[in-house]
Amino acid sequence: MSAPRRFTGDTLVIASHNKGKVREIADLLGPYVATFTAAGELGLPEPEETGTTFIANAELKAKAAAAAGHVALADDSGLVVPALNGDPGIYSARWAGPAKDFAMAMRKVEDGLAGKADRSAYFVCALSLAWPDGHVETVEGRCHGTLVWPPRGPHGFGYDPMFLPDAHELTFGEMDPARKHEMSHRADAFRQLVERCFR
Ligand SMILES: O=P(O)(O)OP(=O)(O)OP(=O)(O)OC[C@H]1O[C@@H](n2cnc3c(O)ncnc32)[C@H](O)[C@@H]1O
Ligand SMILES: [Mg+2]
Repeated sequence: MSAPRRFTGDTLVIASHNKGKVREIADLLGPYVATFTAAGELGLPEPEETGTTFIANAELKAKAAAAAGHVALADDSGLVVPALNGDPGIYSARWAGPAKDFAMAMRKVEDGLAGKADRSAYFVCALSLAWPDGHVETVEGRCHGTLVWPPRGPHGFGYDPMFLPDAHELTFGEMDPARKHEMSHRADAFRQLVERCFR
């Protein structure tokens, strides 16, 4: 296996159009990168997510943004529910529809769980760092928990209000962002990426 490539520039493009994610990525990488620009601010389009895995979609989004000339970081993430055969999984954003209605998406998850004993779930986050020459470095992080109903808490984004991480009493929606960053799937992936590319 070849040695990982390190990030040596000072500007990083965050190849995401999700404000919640962009905020979390900037928090998590803040100590290592001088300047961030979000793909939306550069007018980069949102590529179609045609991959069948989190990793494939993270790589496709990072490569599409890096082709514009700067090192780019993409995140493909989602909520995997074993009792729903892994749904919504890579379709987590699509379950909320064009209006990004996560109250509706969470209800759809809850409806699917009706009568099922297994309420376990985990979040996955694949992070891919791509260079304009096509090189990519990719990692994947996870966070395990259970799903609660009704959803609780004003913080975070997406499915956070119904996700209770293992061994905790507050949902991601109830936790301060700093607490979520101690245990989230995104934090797990970032620990690996920082080790590979940013230290
Ligand atoms: O593709 P980009 O532009 O980055 O933005 P997106 O929102 O479409 O992102 P994804 O395709 O990766 O879809 C992931 C969805 O999974 C959900 N998700 C991911 N991480 C989450 C987290 O930390 N908390 C709650 N929901 C999360 C959230 O609803 C996201 O919209
Ligand atoms: Mg997306």
